[in-house]
Amino acid sequence: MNKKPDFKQKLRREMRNARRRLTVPQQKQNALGLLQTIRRLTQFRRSKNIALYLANDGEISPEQVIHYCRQLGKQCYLPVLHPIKHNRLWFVEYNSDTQLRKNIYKIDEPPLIKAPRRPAWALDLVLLPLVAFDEEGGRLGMGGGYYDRTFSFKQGWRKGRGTQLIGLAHDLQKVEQLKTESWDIPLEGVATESHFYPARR
Ligand SMILES: Nc1nc2c(c(=O)[nH]1)N(C=O)[C@@H](CNc1ccc(C(=O)N[C@@H](CCC(=O)O)C(=O)O)cc1)CN2
Ligand SMILES: Nc1ncnc2c1ncn2[C@@H]1O[C@H](COP(=O)(O)OP(=O)(O)OP(=O)(O)O)[C@@H](O)[C@H]1O
Repeated sequence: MNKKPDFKQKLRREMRNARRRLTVPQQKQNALGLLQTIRRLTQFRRSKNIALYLANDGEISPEQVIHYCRQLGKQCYLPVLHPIKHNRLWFVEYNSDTQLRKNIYKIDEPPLIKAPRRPAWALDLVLLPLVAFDEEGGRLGMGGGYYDRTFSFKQGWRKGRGTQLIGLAHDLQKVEQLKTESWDIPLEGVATESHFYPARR
């Protein structure tokens, strides 16, 4: 096995360190800025069923967006690691009374038992975490391929069709250009605390 970290691993480590170094006030400010970016998007306004995530490891927090969704009567979902299917996600309803517990990565998730789920293709919008992104809509994730596998059905679909996928990140996670892999799922764009970068496809 090749133990030398490749370019992707090195970039992952650097970016994860950089976002973890953000202070609590910076994180709060970015989460508020993110809400301002998101609320303007047509894809957000017309969506009823929206998947988000709970911030981990310095990720930009969609918490403000979740509160806003609840005010507007939009239904939120969280990703849950599929108990059997390798590296796939399930999406479970997330309401103010949802109990959470930690998954194998120590990320909070709702329990699967009796929880109302929604198939990935029936979500209107997915706001997904990422480690690094470029202005073309390229995304580098944590490396598990969870989102890539779960949304592989979108390969080859025209922009704007079906479940809309938008990456969320701090501006500091933007890089010059990422190499796209054949399995990478196409994003509509990336939203940060200050910008929306529509994918140029
Ligand atoms: N907040 C959040 N939730 C999410 C994701 C995410 O990136 N962020 N995921 C997006 O896919 C899925 C979980 N995927 C993850 C993949 C790897 C690691 C991780 O920390 N890996 C460790 C190695 C852990 C091990 O193998 O024991 C590491 O790289 O340090 C975390 C989550 C679903 N939920
Ligand atoms: N649709 C797919 N079918 C089978 N394997 C896949 C698929 N998508 C990705 N993979 C595999 O998953 C692994 C991780 O992929 P990659 O490093 O691109 O993940 P990532 O996009 O960083 O992570 P994530 O999607 O979890 O945020 C790769 O080894 C890749 O071969």
